[in-house]
Amino acid sequence: MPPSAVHDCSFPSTPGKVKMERSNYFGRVASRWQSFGPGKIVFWCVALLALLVVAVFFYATSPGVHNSFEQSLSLREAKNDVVSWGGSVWEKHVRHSAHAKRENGLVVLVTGAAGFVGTHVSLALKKRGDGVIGLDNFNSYYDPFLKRARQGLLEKQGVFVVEGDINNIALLRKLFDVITFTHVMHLAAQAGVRYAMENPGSYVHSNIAGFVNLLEACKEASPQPAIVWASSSSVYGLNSKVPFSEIDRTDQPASLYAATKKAGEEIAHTYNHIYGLSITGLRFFTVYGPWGRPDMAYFFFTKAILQGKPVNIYQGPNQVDLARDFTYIDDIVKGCFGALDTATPSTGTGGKKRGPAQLRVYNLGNTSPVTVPTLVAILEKHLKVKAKRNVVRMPRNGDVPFTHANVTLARVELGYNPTTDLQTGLKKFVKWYQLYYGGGSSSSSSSSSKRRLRP
Ligand SMILES: O=C(O)[C@H]1O[C@H](OP(=O)(O)OP(=O)(O)OC[C@H]2O[C@@H](n3ccc(=O)[nH]c3=O)[C@H](O)[C@@H]2O)[C@H](O)[C@@H](O)[C@H]1O
Repeated sequence: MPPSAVHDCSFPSTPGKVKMERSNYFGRVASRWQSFGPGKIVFWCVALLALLVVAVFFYATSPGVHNSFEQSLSLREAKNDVVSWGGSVWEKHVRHSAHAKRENGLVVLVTGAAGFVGTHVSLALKKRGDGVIGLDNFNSYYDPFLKRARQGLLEKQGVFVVEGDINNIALLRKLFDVITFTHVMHLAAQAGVRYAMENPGSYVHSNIAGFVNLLEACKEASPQPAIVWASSSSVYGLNSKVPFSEIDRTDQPASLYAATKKAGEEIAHTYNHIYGLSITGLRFFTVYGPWGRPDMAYFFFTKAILQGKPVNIYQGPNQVDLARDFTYIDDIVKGCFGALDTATPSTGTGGKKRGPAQLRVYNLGNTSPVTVPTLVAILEKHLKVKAKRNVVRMPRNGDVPFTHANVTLARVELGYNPTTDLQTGLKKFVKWYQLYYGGGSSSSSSSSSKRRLRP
């Protein structure tokens, strides 16, 4: 640095005082501060503070900056939920909905209540006189209008659906604080086998992190609730022994979805073992029916057939047709009731296990697999429209060639007895679909104005 740079802009000297040497920059800054009035000082303080707040926010919500993935999620969830829960009116709704009308009725928190299975289970519990509180994050994995319509149906029957995510521990604690739940029916999940290749993080978020968060809240509750939750037939993965029974191997998942459901079963073991939580996992086999999920084949095949568009029918190696043990929603609801009603209480208190607790897993299937071409043929018959078939080789997308449930265990221990075959079940689905979407060839656009709310 040239000497002039040090001396040029020093403060004007004060006679009799030692002259301070300053750099150009500091000199300029200091002289400006001297010329500032108090208003400007306040302005710059506020601006600095705002900058600091913005910096802290970006730091806290950026998973790349630090390893607290959960922290960033809970911040996001808290932001989403902050306006939708809490307060005395909200608590009143919660208490009212959770009130059991029959003697010794259950008091159940149903997660994923605005989902397909969640809606049906919640309605059936309410109808029986049990207390029900729904919880749902209303995400946009598929048509949120359909979820809102299900919510409308639930609220008409007195089931209040809290809007929030199972990853939000503050919300869960609040719910457990306000209500003493006897059971949790955990149906919130990131569903869909093929979507796992597009958005793997969403499966980890809901099916693993969310499940752990929920179990943490259940473990802390006093008394702890018994938990019944949705596992999946997909855990059998590449298992080739048929029909699939609970003792068969489940260590070859074919999709990340399956892997997260299998992880859920292992996590359930841990919480049962350490904290005495009573936990029952139900392996659902391709559940279908009215108010179903638009991401499932039977649902979007219906839409395509009505619109005159081709349906892709996947075929396995050696031109073998794929097959699924399609299970009608009413049978699944009965299976859920069997599990809830036979669940014994959790044994822990204050987060500590006081004795061994129940840990169970059951298949809930139909026991009669049907091929995908037959599924299409049944839809054609009910819709009275010929499908345009496009037979393609099964992509490597996590699908398995077939599923087939052995339900002996559920039959014996839960009284489970599936009675609806695919013909009958799809007839009911098609009837609902045409009523809901209006039945025309332009039906089922995601924001269809033809949407109706009757079941
Ligand atoms: O039991 C489960 O645990 C899972 O069931 C369901 O998965 P799946 O059994 O795969 O149902 P679904 O997608 O309706 O495909 C049905 C058939 O159509 C075939 N399929 C699919 C799409 C297509 O374009 N063409 C086709 O042939 C396809 O190859 C398959 O053979 C749930 O979505 C899942 O969340 C989980 O709950």
